[in-house]
Amino acid sequence: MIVLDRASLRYGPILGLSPTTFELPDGGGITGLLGPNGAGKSSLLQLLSGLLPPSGGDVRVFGQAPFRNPAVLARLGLVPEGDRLPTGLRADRWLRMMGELSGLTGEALNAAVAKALETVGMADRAHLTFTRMSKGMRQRIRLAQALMHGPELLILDEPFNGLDPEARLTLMALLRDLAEKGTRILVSSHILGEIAQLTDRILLLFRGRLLAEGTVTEIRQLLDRHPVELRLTGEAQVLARWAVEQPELAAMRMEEDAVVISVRSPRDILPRLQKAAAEGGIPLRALDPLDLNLDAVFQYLTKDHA
Ligand SMILES: Nc1ncnc2c1ncn2[C@@H]1O[C@H](COP(=O)(O)OP(=O)(O)OP(=O)(O)O)[C@@H](O)[C@H]1O
Repeated sequence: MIVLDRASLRYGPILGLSPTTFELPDGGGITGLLGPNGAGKSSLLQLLSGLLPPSGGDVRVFGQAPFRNPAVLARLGLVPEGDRLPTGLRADRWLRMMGELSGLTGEALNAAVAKALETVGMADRAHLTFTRMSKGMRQRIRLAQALMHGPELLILDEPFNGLDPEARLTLMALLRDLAEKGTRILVSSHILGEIAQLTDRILLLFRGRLLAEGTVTEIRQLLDRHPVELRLTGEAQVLARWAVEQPELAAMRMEEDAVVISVRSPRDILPRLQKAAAEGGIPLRALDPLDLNLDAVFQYLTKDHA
């Protein structure tokens, strides 16, 4: 379905993606694209979704070059990074506008909007304006937009950024469901724990280079040896009491309305943390991995793989 042959991307003198070669087969399933900020994830996803042409090498999606190619674009859906939406607009009206832009009209448009809203579980709230929606709801509407034309390939750039734990779990369940029904999904993240909850297949990018391709097991083992820092924002005292009971805790420091914990085995503690927060067991408002630390882990990985 996707073939990259020494594909690279330059922004003037800056190399966004070094010559990269890999293949993703046809059929459903989720592949995670993992790497810290600036690793080249967005660059790779922009090449695949036809937003930019490669500076060198070859990119093929469904057997064709995707750049400005309607035949390819009709078969893929993109949820770009960020949360940019026309704030005062109703979600259903925005979806209709987007559908019209992609050539849908009349009954086909009505049906596509209704089906996409139902898929993301937002049919009863689509009359709300974006201002009145939570970030998680907006993200689901953005996903609905990407799904409206029934894409075989769905590309999401850092879709979990800034979502609360419950919204994160909802979005993950949606993606798993779509993949099981046959959609091929490529999702980027800078958090291994997120990717590991979704799939076992990852592409690991660092400083514009594809470092590894395969299962998460090897990467997990390396990460487990290196503590990862997480900032838990909410009622700091209560969060700290929860954190000290966790066997993975390596260090902790308090901030005004947050606690920063350093944990080993993030793959073990993250699902427990998300579940506790989703069930109201802990007063968690936000969960942020601290990139500085992740960057150190990636540097460690690059040394190992050099
Ligand atoms: N439009 C641009 N102009 C110049 N340099 C860019 C541009 N976009 C990305 N870069 C550079 O290319 C490199 C790869 O960036 P890219 O956005 O692909 O990484 P990323 O892994 O998606 O990170 P992030 O999550 O921070 O977006 C970085 O050095 C970045 O500064």
